[in-house]
Amino acid sequence: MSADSLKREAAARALDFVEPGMRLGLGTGSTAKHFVALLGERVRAGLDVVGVPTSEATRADAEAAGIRLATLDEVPALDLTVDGADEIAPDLSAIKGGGGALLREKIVAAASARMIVIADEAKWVDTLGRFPLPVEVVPFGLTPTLRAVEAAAQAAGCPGPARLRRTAEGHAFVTDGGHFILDLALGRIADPAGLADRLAAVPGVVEHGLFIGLVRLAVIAGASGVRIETAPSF
Ligand SMILES: O=C[C@H](O)[C@H](O)[C@H](O)COP(=O)(O)O
Repeated sequence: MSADSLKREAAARALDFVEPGMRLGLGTGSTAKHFVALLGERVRAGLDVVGVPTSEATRADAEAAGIRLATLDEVPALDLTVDGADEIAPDLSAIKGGGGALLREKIVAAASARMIVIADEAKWVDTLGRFPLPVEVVPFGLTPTLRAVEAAAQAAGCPGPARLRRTAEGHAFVTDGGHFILDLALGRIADPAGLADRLAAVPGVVEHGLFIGLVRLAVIAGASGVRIETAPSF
């Protein structure tokens, strides 16, 4: 089965957690895109929910699917967010931001009573860090911020180079919030919480892609089927 089919299976299973009247955070990326499409089918069949998209791309997909949308200012407390991930570990800590949407994704997740991550088996890892960690930074002072981000990783025991993310055309990638992304190649993050604290303390860092204590349930689709992994308080 292709990775894309597995992503769709995970997305389909996550629909079981959606109830009428829910206020939903809608994630970003190729897996979340399946969820939005499948949710749209339910909405067109009569399900009443309201969604808050985590990116302009998801906003466009959700609008096309016929899902009623709101902003977080209109609906500040959400029932459930369903989103993808770049890596997820057994304690349900995760790396997100491969698509550059980590800032809005984290704001929406933090405003949600529960967050479900949907992923194919390849995203399930023993230890986070093989996927380069996205760090969203303001363009002003990029070089000292990049150096400080590398120093923060070194101090957290996982040194690695930070690279400015670029588009295929070679321009700096710009997020929906007008920021840049540094991708931090660490290999193995032994202490995600310690690294998160150090990155958050760097002036110029807007947000990082470590999601710690936010994910309550993961739907993981593999060749042998779909399984549910839960955090203690789901
Ligand atoms: O910024 C993007 C998001 O964090 C995505 O949810 C993440 O990169 C996973 O994307 P995909 O489902 O395409 O692998």
